[in-house]
Order: sequence, then structure tokens, then C-alpha cells
Amino acid sequence: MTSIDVQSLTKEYGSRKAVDHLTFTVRPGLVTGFLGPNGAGKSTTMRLVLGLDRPTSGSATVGGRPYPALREPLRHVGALLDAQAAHGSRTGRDHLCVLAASNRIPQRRVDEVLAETGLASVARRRVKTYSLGMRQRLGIAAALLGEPEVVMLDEPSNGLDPEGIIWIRALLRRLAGEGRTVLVSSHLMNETASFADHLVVLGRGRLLADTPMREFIDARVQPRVRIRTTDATALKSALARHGHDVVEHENGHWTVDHARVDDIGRLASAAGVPLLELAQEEGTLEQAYLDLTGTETEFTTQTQEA
Ligand SMILES: Nc1ncnc2c1ncn2[C@@H]1O[C@H](COP(=O)(O)OP(=O)(O)OP(=O)(O)O)[C@@H](O)[C@H]1O
Repeated sequence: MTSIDVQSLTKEYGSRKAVDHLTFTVRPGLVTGFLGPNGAGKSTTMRLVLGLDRPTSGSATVGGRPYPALREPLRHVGALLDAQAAHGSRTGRDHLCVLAASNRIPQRRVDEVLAETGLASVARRRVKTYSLGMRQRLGIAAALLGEPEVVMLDEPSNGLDPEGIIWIRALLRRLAGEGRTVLVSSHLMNETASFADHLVVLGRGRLLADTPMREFIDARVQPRVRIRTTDATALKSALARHGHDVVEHENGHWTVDHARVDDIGRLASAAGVPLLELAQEEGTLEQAYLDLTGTETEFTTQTQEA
């Protein structure tokens, strides 16, 4: 079982703490979403895990060992940090062949990952002719090359087309299903909600949350019920009798906060109120995330006063 362990990790750039006494563990068999506003320290943490930067203090290990101590590291950790990193004058296939050779990975894996990432037909083209999405796929192919137990991807959906986004979702779920440790940073909340089991959230270099995704949402966003009727007066008074406030929306539907469909459905039925619509609206990851990080954002968009 290989986990990523980050212990009291701190990285200072001059007087700025990019990462500030950070401690968390990324466990196998799960997809962990790595979230945080711009500048929160996600990429720095990933770079420290990969030994691309030295921590000011603390440690980051993979399976109990620092990354630089791993022999043939691509067989243990696959990472996509910067999709522009591949040499533009090499072909996609050559790029992967060089990586494979330096980590004693059999050449057949090159063709396997090219097929898996949908790049087989452009494998002999130079990387500089690749679109952003193709480069992203090549970076993911490189990360998968050594069949690593740990996969770390920084914004993998960046530049991918809709088919690619569906593909990456399925890929991440499969990798976790195979028992691998999967850490994925993203700013796309709907995307993250579609593949993550667990979340690690940073703000200004510090840990804000380390929790299963469902718990993260449920702790911050109350569920509500969406409802529509032909008899507004009767419904409103039935709800009021049971202490429920309704919020009326422009297109004719209402929402009842802190409520469950079972209760509202029974209540409407007992009062003989006809319903056209009755649905549970669960809190979204985006709502929960914004609730948590509202005060932690270094760069917020200011609305200009007239
Ligand atoms: N090489 C560097 N030199 C100086 N400061 C740096 C360096 N790398 C990162 N920083 C600073 O460290 C902080 C964390 O940056 P980092 O790129 O890790 O954030 P992030 O969470 O990945 O952000 P984003 O979501 O925008 O990618 C930022 O304030 C950034 O300006």
C-alpha cells in the first residue's frame, strides 16, 4: 500500500510562505481532489512531493521514502505537472520512448499508453504540432507509462474536449479501483465532484480540509426541496403550518430550505395540495467550496463601484 505523506511541510520563497506547516496523507484506492484558490500552494506541494523543489522544513514522502530516493521513479509515481514540458522537436512516441528507456519500462508500454490516451494516430508527429489537449494527453500518457502505484495530476482536464473530460473521469475512477493512490488538482468543481472520493483543500498554504467529499458538502450546504404546484395559496399555508419557509423563484418553482422530499411530499399530500414537481436539491461541491474558501482567497475579483 503506497500513500503520499506530507508532514509539517513548509516552503518559503523569500518572506512568502507558499506552503505552511502542511500535514496530510493521500491514501490508496481513492481519488483525492486537491483544491484551493489560485496561489494556495497546490503546485508547490506537488513539486515538493516530486523532489523538484526542496522544502524549507518538513517532509513529503511516497510509500515512506522521499521521491529522489526512489529507483526508477516512474514505476512508482506518475505525474503530470506541466503539459508543456515535453520537448517540442521530438515526436510524442519518441518522448515516451526516452522516458521508458530511462526507467527500464518495456517499450510495449509506450504503444499501450498511446492507445489508451487516444494518441496512437498522432504518435509520430512532433510535439510542437500538438494542440493543448494532445499535449495534455501526452503528459497523462507519460504519467501512466510505468504503471505506477501513485498518480499525481495537476489540472488534467485542462484543454481536453468533452470526450476527453469523460475519458479522464473514467480513467481516474479505474486507477483508484485498481488500488492506486490518485491525487488530482482542479479548479473545476463539477468535474472534481464527478470523480473524487476525498478532498484535501488548501488556502494560503495551509490545510483547510481533509475529508471525504460527501461529508465536506453535507457539513456546509443544507439540502433543500424544489417544489411546484398549481395551488400556491394552499401549499404556502400547509408549509407555514409546519414551520417551513419558502423561497419563490422567477420561473414559478419554490424551494424549501433544510427540508427533505419525504417530509414535504407527505405534508402536501395530507393537505391535498396538487404537486407538479417535487425534488431534492443536494448541496454542490461548488457551494461548499466557496463557503469554505471565501475568506482564504488571495486574489478575489472585485466588483467596481460606479
Ligand atoms: N518559484 C517560485 N518563486 C517565488 N514564489 C513562488 C514560486 N512558486 C510559487 N510561488 C508562490 O507560492 C504561492 C503558491 O503557488 P502555487 O503555484 O503552489 O499555487 P497553486 O495553488 O498551485 O495555484 P494555482 O491554482 O494558481 O495553480 C504563490 O503565492 C506563488 O506566487
